[in-house]
Amino acid sequence: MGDTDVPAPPVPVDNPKLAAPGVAAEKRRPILPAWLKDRSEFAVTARHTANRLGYASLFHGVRLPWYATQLAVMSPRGACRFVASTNRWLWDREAAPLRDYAVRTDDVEEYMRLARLRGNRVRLRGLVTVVAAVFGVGFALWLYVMAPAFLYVFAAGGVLTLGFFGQQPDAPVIGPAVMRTELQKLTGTIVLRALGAINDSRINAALKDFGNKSAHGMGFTSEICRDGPGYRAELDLPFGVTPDDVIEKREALASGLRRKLGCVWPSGDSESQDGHEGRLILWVGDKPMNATTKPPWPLLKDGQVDLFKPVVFGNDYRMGPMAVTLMFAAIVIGSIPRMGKTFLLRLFLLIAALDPRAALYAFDFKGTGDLKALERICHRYRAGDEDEDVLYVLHALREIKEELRRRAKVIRSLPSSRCPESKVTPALASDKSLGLHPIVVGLDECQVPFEHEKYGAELESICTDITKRGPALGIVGLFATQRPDAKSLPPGISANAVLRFCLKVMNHQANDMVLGTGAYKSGIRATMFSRSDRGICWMAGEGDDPRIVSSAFIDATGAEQVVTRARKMREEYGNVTGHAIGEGPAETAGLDILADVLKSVGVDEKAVWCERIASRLAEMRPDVYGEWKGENVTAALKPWGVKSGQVWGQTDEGEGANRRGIQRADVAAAIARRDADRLAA
Ligand SMILES: Nc1ncnc2c1ncn2[C@@H]1O[C@H](COP(=O)(O)OP(=O)(O)OP(=O)(O)O)[C@@H](O)[C@H]1O
Repeated sequence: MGDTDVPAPPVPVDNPKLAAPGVAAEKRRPILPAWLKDRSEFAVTARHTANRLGYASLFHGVRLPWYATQLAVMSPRGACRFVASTNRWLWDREAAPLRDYAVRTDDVEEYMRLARLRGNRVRLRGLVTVVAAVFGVGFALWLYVMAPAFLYVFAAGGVLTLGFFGQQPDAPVIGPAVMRTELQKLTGTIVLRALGAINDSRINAALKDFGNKSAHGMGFTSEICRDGPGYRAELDLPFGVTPDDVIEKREALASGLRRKLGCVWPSGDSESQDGHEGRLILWVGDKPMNATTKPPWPLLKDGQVDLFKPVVFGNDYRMGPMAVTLMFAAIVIGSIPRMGKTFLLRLFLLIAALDPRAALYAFDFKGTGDLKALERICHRYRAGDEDEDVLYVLHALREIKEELRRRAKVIRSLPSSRCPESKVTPALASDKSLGLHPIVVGLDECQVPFEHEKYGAELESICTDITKRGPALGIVGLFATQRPDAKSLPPGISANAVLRFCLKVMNHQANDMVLGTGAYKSGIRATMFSRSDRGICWMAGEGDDPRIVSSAFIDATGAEQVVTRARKMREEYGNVTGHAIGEGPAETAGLDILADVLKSVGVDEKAVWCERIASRLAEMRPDVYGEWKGENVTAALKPWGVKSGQVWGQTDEGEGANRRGIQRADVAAAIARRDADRLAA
């Protein structure tokens, strides 16, 4: 062994004088319970109590005659018990064993003391009994003479009371109205048992020596407490173990806790200041999330929305409110059919509807009219998956494409004092003269347009543009699909979406397509939801960590109710446009007519008749130019300064003729002028 191989002496790493960082965080426990501080929670609790009282009154009310009959039948036994117990009391029978004992042990003194005591008691009790009997009989006679009806009431009361005492103790006549199943209280032992059940070698090693926290790091950090409709336990996992290691084995954990999977919600601690990567928060609900009653959606009956601020759209597993900020986001929603995708998309559109500035584009390619409630306030709306429906949407999205270009130009032209981050701000969105109001575009079953053989590619490219540039320009794209694969959710959209909502999916590919690559591996798994977990989804993109949310359930009637309010707000604000007042998108919206005309004229052609251009355009884009004649070409080019004149040419039959046409050079010059103007802007 050479000199260099001599191991270095150990370096002391723990300096006893090293200053402690001090208290990292203090948690104050609430003085008043949450339901006393929050109006809606108070209302929910009060309603719940009133509901229970009402139910119990009704339950017992209808059974009153039967209760009375049973008690009457039991009254003789009650009377016997009453006489027997009064007799025991009167003759001081309860002390008889003591007197017996004194006799058996020849304890004369004690016996005499007890006998005196008995004599006094019997005298007093006898007096009480005689007085009570005299008064009772006297009162009954008085009633008999003065108010005989009351005598029956008292007699009935007496019979029922005797019946009450005559009941069998194990079979009371009046039972509970609600049968309750008592849940087991969550204790430290149960939590540790469950952690042992997930079979992690590091956890198991720590459990063997649980009291020695400094050796393995594992231990509870605060007492187990009630938190909403469940229990919350906080603990540090052994060194090197993360909450993800536990989340991955949630089913085994639930088995160890002896609870249903939907009750067991392990998570990391991203909120508290003293949290770290080894801290586990285990929340165990009394009921599975899908069976817990959700608080009503706060915006159902009241309230306006500012899309730039977080808006409550559901609840976490503790039934606490969960909010989402729709502005500056492109959103994807994915799941297998019938899990609540459309309802969630509609909920987001309803939120947007309650911001009177926003323009809504709602497209339902399932065609069942799920978004119909919104029709009254939509700028563009369509339901159906026929070619003509897809074409309508194409025209509407071309408008958006043009709008993206216009907005980019407006934002570029604004001074940085008004637009410091080169994106739409709440103040800019409210300035009607700039036209930078929020635009929210929702496509349900978006795989239908993207897979359309004729228009699919163009629709996909516009939607990708909305996803990439829309958020900064105040345009929010919402894409919902029941088939999250590369064709239904093009990579340009799935990779760039800001907010992601994944209800139940069947495999990890679909999971990662919606929630982002690597989500499944890091334990963000929408495959764990069951078929009855409707409306429950993983939400990624809002806050640091993905969260599980049970979205508010707003049915068609609720949606109508919200839209009625939204329409009123919009009328007051002056934002009822487009489809809501019977107008559709222009067929040429978002098209570059100059470029299309130039494309239709060969480079070797100096001038071409307008009618020829019309037929060539119709071939190029039948959906837009299919019906065009020569005069449409003239009219469309006029605003660009391209004038038609007489052009000499040959008909298809080879005859020479003079007809209206345009010069190729004029079109090229118009394009050059336009592009220069755009650059200068
Ligand atoms: N937030 C929710 N809470 C509870 N139940 C819900 C919720 N959202 C939807 N549901 C229920 O789930 C059912 C299916 O919802 P929805 O039509 O939105 O599913 P979908 O995923 O869009 O289905 P498809 O793919 O067939 O269009 C609804 O009829 C509704 O009863």
